[in-house]
Amino acid sequence: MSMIEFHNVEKYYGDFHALHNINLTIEAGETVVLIGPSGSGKSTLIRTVNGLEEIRHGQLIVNGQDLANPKTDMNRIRKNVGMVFQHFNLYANKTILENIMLSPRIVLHRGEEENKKVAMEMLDRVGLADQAPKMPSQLSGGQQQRIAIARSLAMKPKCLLFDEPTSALDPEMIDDVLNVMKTIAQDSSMTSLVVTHEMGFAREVANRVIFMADGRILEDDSKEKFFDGEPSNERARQFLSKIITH
Ligand SMILES: Nc1ncnc2c1ncn2[C@@H]1O[C@H](COP(=O)(O)OP(=O)(O)OP(=O)(O)O)[C@@H](O)[C@H]1O
Repeated sequence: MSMIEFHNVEKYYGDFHALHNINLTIEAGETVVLIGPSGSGKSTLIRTVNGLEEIRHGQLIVNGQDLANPKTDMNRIRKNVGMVFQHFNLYANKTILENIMLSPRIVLHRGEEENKKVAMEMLDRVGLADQAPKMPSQLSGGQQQRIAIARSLAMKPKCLLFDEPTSALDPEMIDDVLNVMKTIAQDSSMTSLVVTHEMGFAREVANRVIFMADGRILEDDSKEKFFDGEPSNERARQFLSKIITH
């Protein structure tokens, strides 16, 4: 079964047509990177996958459930589909450990002992187990983003959505976050859909690269074809030549 299937999906913000006839299938375990110019609809597309944005037409099936069906349990979708945002949104008045334990306790009713064990495992996975007792303000932006990733992982999702997770970070912090994301991409049990301008990341770990412009998917290639061959679409070629030379 595919993890995510878009069939002829259309999305509007009022009268504004934000996504045009999106057809896209992402298999379980794949890492797919979404790129394109500002305003092309990348965030909108990934936000539809966990129901943060509603679609108007078409069918969107995530983990076997149809999001356009009003009977679909969105909480069940969100348990399986985590999201990491540009801004980390940690609770400032709770410790790092508490930040990670909160959702599994409330949403999954995970017992305290198990919850703490999983939280510490995930902190270890992002290289920050020693920071568990600290408050978010005591950590750098890059560390806070790794905590936000650990928090998503603690829910044990099947799929993770990343919406420009490094674009609010100082340059020297970006690599640590990308390295954590690479380990997730290499985990064959996790499906990742990543909006990023980090082409090194895409080149190294993406299974596929999707190029969007004006709310449309114009190119959907293996990373080999996208970076080493040539995208078929002229706008994708132009975009690629700009980001590679800058
Ligand atoms: N809540 C909203 N209401 C109205 N229009 C919106 C809303 N959110 C996004 N848009 C519009 O939809 C289009 C796509 O926006 P989106 O944020 O998905 O693009 P993006 O490719 O992620 O851009 P960026 O790289 O700048 O984040 C843009 O024209 C944007 O102005």
